[in-house]
Amino acid sequence: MPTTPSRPLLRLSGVDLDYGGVPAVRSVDLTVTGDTFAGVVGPSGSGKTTLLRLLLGTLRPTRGIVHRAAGLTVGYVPQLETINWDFPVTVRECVLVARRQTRLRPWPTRAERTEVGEVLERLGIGAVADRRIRDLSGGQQQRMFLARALLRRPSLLLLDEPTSGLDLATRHEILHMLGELNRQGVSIVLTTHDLNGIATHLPHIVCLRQRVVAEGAPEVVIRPDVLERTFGARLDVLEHYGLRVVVDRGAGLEVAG
Ligand SMILES: Nc1ncnc2c1ncn2[C@@H]1O[C@H](COP(=O)(O)OP(=O)(O)OP(=O)(O)O)[C@@H](O)[C@H]1O
Repeated sequence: MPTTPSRPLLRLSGVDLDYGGVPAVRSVDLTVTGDTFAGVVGPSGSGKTTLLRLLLGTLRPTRGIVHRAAGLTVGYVPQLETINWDFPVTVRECVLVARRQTRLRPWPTRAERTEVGEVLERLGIGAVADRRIRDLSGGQQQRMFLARALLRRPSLLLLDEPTSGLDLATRHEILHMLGELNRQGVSIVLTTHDLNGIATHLPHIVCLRQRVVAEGAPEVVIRPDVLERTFGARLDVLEHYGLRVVVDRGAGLEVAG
């Protein structure tokens, strides 16, 4: 779908979500536009995955409204921990299945194979295309799911903790790749526990603790008072070459001086 950057793709208005009567998210107002590149942060159980699934449309709000732009295509990259890696399938097969979800013919066409090959190359995993998915590194697994999501040509990409369990260099590569996709016109919302490695590098952060505690640029929300209301813990914030750095003194991370 062609998008203009500021065009609203999704809007949540007064959204509550309960699981069996137990509240998971409350009174959420949130707008995703064509140029959004946002990270949702918050403690475990604060409703981040639930919020993504409301945006994806696999959960319907208990109360409130989700407005969705007509023809919106959403790609979803799940948390790697939720995948059954024992499934004996290669990277190419796994990505082809995603490409073919809406097709009638049981076999892939040459064009589909070419397209899958191209997207695997583009994401730097062409060389492991015929490897079993369980034999990939965490970074390669993440790219494979990104490839599956991109084949739907989404205008919005949702990623659940795309960098968890990855080393520093791979985290940066994934973040860089997502930044590039965003510049190409894909709107992105991700969840993360990594405040310093990911969240502070994004243009927009949503702090969630059942409710949206605050949202905005890192300089607006990465502040001790907002972080305390979000995480329920005292966190310090330092300025380092123009970037905000969150310091958890409770975890024994002391800063010299
Ligand atoms: N299918 C479900 N049935 C019942 N309760 C659920 C279900 N999924 C999530 N919950 C509960 O809803 C709350 C929010 O869960 P959610 O997974 O959205 O949090 P999260 O912020 O993504 O957590 P984490 O950072 O640990 O992944 C939690 O209390 C969780 O136990």
